Amino acid sequence: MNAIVELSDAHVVHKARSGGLFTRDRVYALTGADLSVAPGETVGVVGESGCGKSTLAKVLVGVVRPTSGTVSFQGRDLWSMPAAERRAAVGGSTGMIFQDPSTALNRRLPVRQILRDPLDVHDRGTKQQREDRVRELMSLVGLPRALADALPGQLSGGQRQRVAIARALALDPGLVVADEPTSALDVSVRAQILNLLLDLKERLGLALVFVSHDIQTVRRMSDRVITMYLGRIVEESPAAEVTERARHPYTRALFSATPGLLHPIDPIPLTGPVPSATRPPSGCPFRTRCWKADERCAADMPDFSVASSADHRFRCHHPVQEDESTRDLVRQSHPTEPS
Ligand SMILES: Nc1ncnc2c1ncn2[C@@H]1O[C@H](COP(=O)(O)OP(=O)(O)OP(=O)(O)O)[C@@H](O)[C@H]1O
Repeated sequence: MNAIVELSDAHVVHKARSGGLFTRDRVYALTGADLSVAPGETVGVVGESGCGKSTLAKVLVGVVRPTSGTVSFQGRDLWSMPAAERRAAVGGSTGMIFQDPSTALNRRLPVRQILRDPLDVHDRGTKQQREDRVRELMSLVGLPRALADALPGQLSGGQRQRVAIARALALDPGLVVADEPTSALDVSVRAQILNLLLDLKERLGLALVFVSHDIQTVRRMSDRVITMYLGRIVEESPAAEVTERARHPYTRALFSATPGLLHPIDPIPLTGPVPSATRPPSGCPFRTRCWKADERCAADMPDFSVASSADHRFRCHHPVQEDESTRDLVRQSHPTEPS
């Protein structure tokens, strides 16, 4: 099936800042990302803070232009389109939901206008059709009509995130990218927002890219899980395989700490700090924290290898074996002291 969006060797390099001023350093926010999102699938993105999840999300929806590499929308190179065409392509195919709806919504506009804005900007339908669409969007996300004239400040956090979701859906996109959509919300409403996203995905046949620190939720919601480490995609796995059959040591370590495992185990420790994105280690960026690393890992970054299922790939010189349990890995990574 044709991908909605496809990244090929996408890199994002920022100028580093210190005390508000640019320095000579560069931040390698995204390095060599290849990723394709098919209609209707849910792709979860996990990794520690600063590993490039938001950057990947913004590149996918055309908010950040990659420093090099390509972003293709339905087979067409996004950044070689004329600006107006690019805006139309992005607006018509993708929607983005950000972490904090309080800052993502214009505080001075009522809900009705926030939802009309994308329709106005993209000149969709007649005035009446736009009004109908606003009503339809509100009902789609479970917002009572009485809130149409409310300002964001008069809504609860959950209602604001519903407005943000409705706005992302306004132009009927095939892909919605949600970057930590529940982390700014009270725990009590998180599940409602996640269920709403899943429900909309089913009803509208959306593809969903879901970025979260909450790896257990990512695993539950996704068809496929992408693991990122220091700007790189290091593994792409079917969600069903990610907890016990991930092949990259980093993915296994991340998921070993997941609460709610069927057979809880001691987590595989991730010792030491994440290296700086301005000076990533040579070779495999995870090697400085990996219990399996050797000289080869310092010398070069391996290409992707394919696991036993073709939709599972990983980049590692010393992958976890298919028959190795997470419990075995916990033993390897906590060598017992001789008594
Ligand atoms: N505009 C920018 N200028 C300079 N550096 C940036 C910029 N945007 C992101 N970065 C840096 O790029 C790296 C990746 O950032 P990104 O926000 O994509 O990570 P993340 O995994 O989403 O982090 P978090 O989980 O904390 O949101 C980080 O080192 C971050 O500091």
